Amino acid sequence: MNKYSIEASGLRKSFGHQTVLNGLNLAVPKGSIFALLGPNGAGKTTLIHILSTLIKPDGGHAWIEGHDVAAAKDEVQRSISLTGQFAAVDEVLTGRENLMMMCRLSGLTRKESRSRTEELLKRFELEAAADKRVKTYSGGMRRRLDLAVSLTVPRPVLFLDEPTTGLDTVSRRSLWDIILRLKQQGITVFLTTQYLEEADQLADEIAVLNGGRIVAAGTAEELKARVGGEVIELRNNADEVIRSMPTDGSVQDVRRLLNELAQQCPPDARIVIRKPSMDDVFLALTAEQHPYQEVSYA
Ligand SMILES: Nc1ncnc2c1ncn2[C@@H]1O[C@H](COP(=O)(O)OP(=O)(O)OP(=O)(O)O)[C@@H](O)[C@H]1O
Repeated sequence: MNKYSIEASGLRKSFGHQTVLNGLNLAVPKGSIFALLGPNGAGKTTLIHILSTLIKPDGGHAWIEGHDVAAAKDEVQRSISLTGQFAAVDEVLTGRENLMMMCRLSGLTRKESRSRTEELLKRFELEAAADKRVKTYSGGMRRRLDLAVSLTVPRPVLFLDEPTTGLDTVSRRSLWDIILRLKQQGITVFLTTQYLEEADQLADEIAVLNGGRIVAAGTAEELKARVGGEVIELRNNADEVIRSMPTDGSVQDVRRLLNELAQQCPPDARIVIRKPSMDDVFLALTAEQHPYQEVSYA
C-alpha cells in the first residue's frame, strides 16, 4: 500500500511571466502533519489549490491517496477537506445552523445531521456559542467553525491554508490542540503557515518553499541542525539582541567570536549561546545567497 497521502512530482505553475512553482516535489506520509513554510507570495496557496483540484498545474503530477489530481478529480475531492484563509461560513446563520446545513448538503439524513452537528460542536468547543449568529463570533471561533464545517464528512486528508493567521495566542493554541487531535484520528494534515513556532509545535515534517521549490525539508530539529551548531548573541541590559553570530561551538570558534564581539561590547552587555531557532532556519534557507539544493524524495 502507498505510504504517502500526498505526492507531487515536478509541479510547475506560472501566472503570466511569473513562475510560482518551478518543478516542485513532495511526499507526505499518511497520518502525519506536514507544514509548508514560505515567505509571502512563495506559492503556498497556489500549491494547495493545485493539490485540491481548484486549479491545474502547467506541468508535473500530483496524487492524493493515490488518485491523480488531473485524471481522477472526483476521487481526489472525495478524499479531501479544505479550509482556506477566509472563513466560508454563513454569517447570518448560527454555528449550529451552519453545521446542520453542511451536513444535509453532504447527503446525511436529518437525524444523522443532528448527531454529527452535536459531535462537531463539542469537538470544536463551540457548544456555548452554538445558537449565536456567526457574525457575533470572535476570529478564533470562526476558524473553529470553519474547520468543523469542512469536516462534516470525515475525509482522510485535510488542507489548512494558514489556519491561525490573525488569531491571538489563546485561540491559536486551542486550534493547535484540535489539529493534533485530528492527527490522532489518522487524518493527514497539510498546513501552510508563516509562523515558525506553529510548524515547530505541530509538524512531523516541515518543508520550506522558496523560489518555486522545496529548498529544505525535515523535522524541526533536523532543519535547525542544518543551519549549524549554535548561535552566539550579544545582548544589552534590556535583553535586546545587539548582534548574533553562528558558531560551531568549538572553544577556538567561541574565543574568536568573543574577541570580535568584545570590541563593540557596551559595558553592561551579556553573552548568550543558544541553539538555532526556527527563525534562524527560515532566514538562512530563504536568503537568496544560500543556494540550497532542492530536496529529493525517494
Ligand atoms: N490567479 C492568479 N493570477 C495571477 N497571479 C497570481 C494568481 N494567484 C496567485 N498569484 C501570484 O502568485 C504568487 C504566489 O501566490 P500564493 O497566494 O500562492 O502565495 P502564498 O505563498 O500563499 O502567499 P501568502 O502567504 O501571502 O498567502 C503571488 O505573487 C501571487 O500574486
